[in-house]
Amino acid sequence: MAHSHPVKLIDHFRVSPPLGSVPTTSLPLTFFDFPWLLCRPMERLFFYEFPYPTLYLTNNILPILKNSLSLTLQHFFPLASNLMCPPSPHKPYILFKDGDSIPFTVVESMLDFDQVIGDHARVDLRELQCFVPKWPPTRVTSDDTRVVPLLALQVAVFPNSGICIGAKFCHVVADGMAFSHFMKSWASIFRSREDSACLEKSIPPSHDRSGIKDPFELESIFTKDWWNWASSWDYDLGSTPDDQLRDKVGVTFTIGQTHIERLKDLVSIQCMENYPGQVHVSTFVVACAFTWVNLIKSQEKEASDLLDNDKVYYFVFVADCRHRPEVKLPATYFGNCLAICYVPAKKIELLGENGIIMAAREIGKKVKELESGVFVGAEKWISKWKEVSEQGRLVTVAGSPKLRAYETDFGWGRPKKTEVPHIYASGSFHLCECRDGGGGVEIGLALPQGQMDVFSGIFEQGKQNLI
Ligand SMILES: CC(C)(COP(=O)(O)OP(=O)(O)OC[C@H]1O[C@@H](n2cnc3c(N)ncnc32)[C@H](O)[C@@H]1OP(=O)(O)O)[C@@H](O)C(=O)NCCC(=O)NCCSC(=O)CC(=O)O
Repeated sequence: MAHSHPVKLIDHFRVSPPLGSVPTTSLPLTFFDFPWLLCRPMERLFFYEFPYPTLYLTNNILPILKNSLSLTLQHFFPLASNLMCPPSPHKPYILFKDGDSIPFTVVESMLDFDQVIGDHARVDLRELQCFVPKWPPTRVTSDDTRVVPLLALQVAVFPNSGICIGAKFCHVVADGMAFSHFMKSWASIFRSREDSACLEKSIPPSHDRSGIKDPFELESIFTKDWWNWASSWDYDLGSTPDDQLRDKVGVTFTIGQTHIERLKDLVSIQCMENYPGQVHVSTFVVACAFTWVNLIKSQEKEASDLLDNDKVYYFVFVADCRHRPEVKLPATYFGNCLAICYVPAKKIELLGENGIIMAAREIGKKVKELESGVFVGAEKWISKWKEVSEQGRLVTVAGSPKLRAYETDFGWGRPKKTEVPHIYASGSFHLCECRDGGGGVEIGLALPQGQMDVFSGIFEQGKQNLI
């Protein structure tokens, strides 16, 4: 539904940890953080049922949201910090100073809540952007240091129907696990006004970076990669460029548990018959293989494609390494702790009769390989990205069912919908657990209308063929 003024500004303020509660702290970036420096900010939206008028939000809810956020930021202070990027040869780092704060905006939405949270083809993706917080500009200090903010928040109320909590944050400060820990802690401190047990259940994050060992000198390799790229890096990360959203439609697809189990069976049986060795077959593996192959199939066939058939395409996913033996960080470690995994495959194989089986086997193989070392090939985490993203033959996945986005509960029940709008501007798709908690997954992605029609047809047909 198009609307000339989809949201109305109600309030805008800044929230900091309680003054004096966090000393000035400088956090060095680790080699796990470096690959994410160049990434545009992540965007996450959580929509909840909220059958109250706007005044109820501003008078009763907002003061508690603000207060609980301040208390949460005391523990998660890197989010209220800035990324400091001094000129070469100095390395970027994160700096918190007393009084540092994040921008918080409150708006009222004129749009229909049920329309906004629907899974259907969303024709105007720019509409979703009005629930994403505005990104503050980068400052430049007198010694030419770029000061980049790391988090912005926005609350949108749909009078008498819903509420949306929107977050935009830089990946360099937190990966999916860390950010999800922050959101759930905020939700739980917010809820503790009614139920003090919630506060006890929230576990503080760990900021100790001394446990991160760098036997392969990845920091020095990534620092060089960073300086190669930094000259062209746009410090003003700003909003998603409109032209990357125009003419695209966004849809949320689901693969229910029955289909997932069928896919797993198919992959396991075929692999057992044709390939020796143990194959890792999980929900993640089959959902990614199914989506990747259908995306490749939906791409327009042009004459040049025939030449393309032997070209290598990549599927890229990340793996949380906190629990891996050579890393061993607490599950509560706040920062980045991800291995970047590249899965190559020839287009002709992906388009073949057993394309999904082959894709699943290759993705599963990569997951399995992590058991024998997460740092194999790590020196290329950044340079390989540059290479394959320039070729444009890659599909990436954002999010993970393991983040349990639908368990972010502010006391209004499970979210009615979660969205990750930043992926709509890119070629990736988003993966999370199904809202109903039944073992299926939700897949969010955006494509040009023509390609979406083809993709949607293949995807649904592919599911039917499984039964
Ligand atoms: C590497 C992974 C993606 C692989 O996922 P998997 O689910 O396959 O992996 P897993 O090792 O946990 O395996 C559990 C699944 O494997 C199946 N399985 C099969 N064989 C097995 C075996 N021999 N031993 C144990 N499990 C086995 C299980 O039945 C289960 O399936 P089943 O699941 O079917 O029961 C994951 O381990 C991971 O790290 N996920 C987190 C990624 C992350 O943090 N992403 C966010 C990125 S940040 C980001 O993107 C930004 C943002 O979002 O904001």
